[in-house]
Amino acid sequence: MNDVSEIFDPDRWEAVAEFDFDDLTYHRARDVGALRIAFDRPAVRNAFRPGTVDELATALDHAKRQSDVGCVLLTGNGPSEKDGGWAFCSGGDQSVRGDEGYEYREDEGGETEEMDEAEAGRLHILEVQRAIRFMPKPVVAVVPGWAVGGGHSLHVVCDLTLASAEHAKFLQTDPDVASYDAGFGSAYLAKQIGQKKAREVFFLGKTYDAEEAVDMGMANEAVPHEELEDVALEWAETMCSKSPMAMRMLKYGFNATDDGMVGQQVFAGEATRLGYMTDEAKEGRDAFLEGREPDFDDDAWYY
Ligand SMILES: CC(C)(COP(=O)(O)OP(=O)(O)OC[C@H]1O[C@@H](n2cnc3c(N)ncnc32)[C@H](O)[C@@H]1OP(=O)(O)O)[C@@H](O)C(=O)NCCC(=O)NCCSC(=O)CCC(=O)c1ccccc1C(=O)O
Repeated sequence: MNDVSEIFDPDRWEAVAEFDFDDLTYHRARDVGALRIAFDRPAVRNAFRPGTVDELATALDHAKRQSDVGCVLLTGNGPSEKDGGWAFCSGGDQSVRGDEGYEYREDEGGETEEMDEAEAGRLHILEVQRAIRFMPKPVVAVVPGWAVGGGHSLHVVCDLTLASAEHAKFLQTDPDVASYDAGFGSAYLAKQIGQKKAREVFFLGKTYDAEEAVDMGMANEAVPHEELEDVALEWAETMCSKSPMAMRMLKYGFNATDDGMVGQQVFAGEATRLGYMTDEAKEGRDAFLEGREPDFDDDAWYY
């Protein structure tokens, strides 16, 4: 096995050199405008601890800023050397959960005297959810195994989900460990699969395989495990071939209906960006700077 993941093809990717993460790997495709961010804690089914979440936020912010990148793949490396198990992500690492949230350990810049008390117990995976939600390009959850708890919520918030036919398993354990993602993880899931089914996911805590997840409408496709990353890259290539403006406007348009005023703000911000590129907007700016009345006579009232 290569040192990243058994189904990772090292010929198609190169590491993003600026970062040396502990809990993630981060690669850029050699011939597609795609980035691959992967949880890299297979021994604990890719559970996230506070440092993992910080790294994920850093990688996603970097991904957002790459203007030649049109797609982000979020996945989990594997299998576990302990028992061969595969995971996308099993949610918050319960072994570092304190009374107020997930705690940094000493070896990941953990709680020290200098640390702000308010930073000690973290639930900041929700910031990562928002980074995915507002990412101006599609994010694909590439699920090679378990997607559980907060890991399940991450796949829900991604734009598309591609699942390993053999190993992907979808499970919500939040209420078993007295946690509750009452935002995208549940309410947005209900938009995807319907209220009754979403309540079943949380209230009964059944495990669903890839085919069931596709049938329910929370995953897009199940493909053979060995082909998972190749298909993910094919999807990325397809999406990268499309108009960046159209993809961005579509993503924010899909979001807007569920995101209230923030959804409107994000969509309107993109509309303003496009508006600023028109002659009409330039005339408004130039007139102000030149201390004259704007002349919009040549600008049509489009209908
Ligand atoms: C994932 C399982 C179903 C896999 O089962 P199985 O294949 O039988 O493997 P195991 O033998 O159980 O596990 C192997 C190994 O991994 C360890 N492990 C697995 N998951 C975790 C975990 N989440 N934390 C810590 N360690 C984990 C396990 O202990 C084993 O270790 P050994 O040393 O080898 O024994 C199953 O493992 C399972 O059910 N895992 C727990 C899933 C879970 O409950 N996750 C937490 C849900 S709550 C959550 O994710 C936070 C929610 C959240 O994100 C959130 C919500 C709302 C507001 C804010 C937040 C936030 O920011 O956190």
